[in-house]
Amino acid sequence: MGTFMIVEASLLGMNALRQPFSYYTNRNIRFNFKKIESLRISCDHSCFEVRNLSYRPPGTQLYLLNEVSLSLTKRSFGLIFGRSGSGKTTLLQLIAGLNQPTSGCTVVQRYGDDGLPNQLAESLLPEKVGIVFQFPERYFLADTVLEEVAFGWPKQRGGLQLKEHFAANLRRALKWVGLEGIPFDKDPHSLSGGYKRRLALAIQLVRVPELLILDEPLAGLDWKARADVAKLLKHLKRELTLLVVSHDLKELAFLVDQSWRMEVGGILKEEPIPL
Ligand SMILES: Nc1ncnc2c1ncn2[C@@H]1O[C@H](COP(=O)(O)OP(=O)(O)OP(=O)(O)O)[C@@H](O)[C@H]1O
Repeated sequence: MGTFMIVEASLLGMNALRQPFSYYTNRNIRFNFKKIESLRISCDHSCFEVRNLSYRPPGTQLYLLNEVSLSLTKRSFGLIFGRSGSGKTTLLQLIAGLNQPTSGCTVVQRYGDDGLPNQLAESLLPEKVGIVFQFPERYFLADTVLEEVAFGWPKQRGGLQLKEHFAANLRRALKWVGLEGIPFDKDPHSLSGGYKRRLALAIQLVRVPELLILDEPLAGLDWKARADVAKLLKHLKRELTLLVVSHDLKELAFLVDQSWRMEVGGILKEEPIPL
């Protein structure tokens, strides 16, 4: 109840509608879904499927991704590893809808118990995907934890119902990342490295994404914070599907259900983690 009241007061009191970069990109850039062929990330009997994704930056002749496909079961943890510059981040951005593929697509496909598709695939909408960039704390803009988490929520539109919905999601997101005890008026920049990462996760979790994408979630953290964040990801895996790019293979190995190597030239191959 206390959380809800603080959120309410804050939302009603905010004049400016300040949004993070990811909010605008998520809203304004949409996949151009075309023919569906073979990448899938599953949920119960539903699957997220990305199929034969290729990407050539506009105005260039170079393909950064070549016919990339992968499949990940719901509430599991997928890890993509590979050399720097091979195209991992480019792939994550396409799946999150922050860029448009040159060809291929990402969809949700439902399957029956017999393993066969039981209806037509649906486009995976960008609003169903959360993405936490590398070093997300560098993009914190607000003066308080609450304002940082509230970025991206339509404060000028919607009535009490929307605000109640937001407050409930906020409570759940903060609980999921272990930040429920933190003062909402705390400056996000004053948090420890590990807690900043937790906050970055909470910002995405408020929207309750079906798929959460993380780019190098342990990068730049000390050993304790790395262990804490890895443990947190294990907890989150019970709630949603995680697709992670990382070089920290040993520290994340205990979480990984499926893994892929991205080879130079943007070619993705399913492969066990090389430990
Ligand atoms: N718009 C663009 N135009 C041309 N080349 C680009 C563009 N965007 C990215 N690249 C290049 O594409 C390649 C893949 O970049 P990307 O960031 O996806 O690699 P990565 O595997 O995530 O690397 P790292 O592990 O270092 O983060 C790089 O060589 C990068 O310089």
